[in-house]
Amino acid sequence: MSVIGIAGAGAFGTAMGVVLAQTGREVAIWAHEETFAEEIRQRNENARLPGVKLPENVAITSDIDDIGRSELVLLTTPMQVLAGMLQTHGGRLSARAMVACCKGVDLATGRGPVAIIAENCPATVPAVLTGPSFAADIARGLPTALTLACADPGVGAALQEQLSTPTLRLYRTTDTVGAELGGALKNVMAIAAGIVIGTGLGESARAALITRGFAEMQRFARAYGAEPETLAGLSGFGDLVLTCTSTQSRNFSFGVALGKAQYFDPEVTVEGAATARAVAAIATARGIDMPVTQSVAHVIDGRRSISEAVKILLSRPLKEE
Ligand SMILES: NC(=O)C1=CN([C@@H]2O[C@H](COP(=O)(O)OP(=O)(O)OC[C@H]3O[C@@H](n4cnc5c(N)ncnc54)[C@H](O)[C@@H]3O)[C@@H](O)[C@H]2O)C=CC1
Ligand SMILES: O=C(CO)COP(=O)(O)O
Repeated sequence: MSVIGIAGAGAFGTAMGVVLAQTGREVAIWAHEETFAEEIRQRNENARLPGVKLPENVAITSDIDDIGRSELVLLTTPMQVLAGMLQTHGGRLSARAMVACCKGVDLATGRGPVAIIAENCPATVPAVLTGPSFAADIARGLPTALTLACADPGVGAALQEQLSTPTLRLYRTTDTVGAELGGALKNVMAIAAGIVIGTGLGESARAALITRGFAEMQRFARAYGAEPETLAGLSGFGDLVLTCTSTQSRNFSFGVALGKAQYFDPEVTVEGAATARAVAAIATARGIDMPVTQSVAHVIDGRRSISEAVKILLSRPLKEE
């Protein structure tokens, strides 16, 4: 069995490496900087996932060729660097399947990970792994359920088998559009939910925000041909609930900091920020009603204060649910 390749040495890539290695498989995690790879090797731990020691069968490399012949590669970089990474290194990866674990919409092109994989690595089968799962929970072996989406049902079933473990339970779908949009959009709603809590608007307001945010997610996904069941599943509703209610979430925490007008470390990965901008621009261009997303984009870009955004949301015309 070939080595499972993981491209992107952050918290999620490391957590997936650890849990897959625990089933006895060989794993190689690629970091884009040798200094970072060396630091992980020295400490046998990734600073992005503190407290988790790496098993012996997890190799850390900064040489892309070390995962070049892997039949299966997980893409675990942040969304906004995925296209650049595959443009640079995609030609050296001969994987039969590539599984995108990043959540978001590419700001430069408005595309999701499946389209980016298809453009840069046309010989591979693209898939998506997404759903409610904090890297720390996966790495600690806590029970986690995710959606594995692949348009090719045969490859999807094989990936489901390969990537499921005793603690990581994968459900399968062929709806890659719904899976990737659910994961992308829930991060925008998590920022909004954080703002609601940070500004002290209360738990009832958060529940209203999550519900109306979910309606908005469904509307956007439907415009792209996604199946409603996918949005109602782990990759949409499931991840929305987790991310909008947990202080472990970076998107939620970023929103809380915005709401409290507090400093937030710019080094922390907050996928919902760029995705809010990307989705807001698409929604405007296509005439899709996305008031929460538009508000988040406006607030992040400093074009509207939080109080202005809230006032506008609350003064929208009354309508049927
Ligand atoms: N951390 C989590 O709990 C989960 C994360 N994800 C998704 O996984 C993706 C990655 O997130 P994390 O691992 O948490 O991020 P992270 O912030 O822990 O790590 C990001 C890593 O990306 C690497 N990187 C940065 N620029 C790069 C480039 N140009 N080329 C290659 N690698 C580069 C850095 O070395 C860094 O270690 C995100 O889209 C996130 O939404 C999905 C589920 C859970
Ligand atoms: O995607 C996640 C949980 O499913 C992680 O959320 P954050 O990126 O907000 O930490």
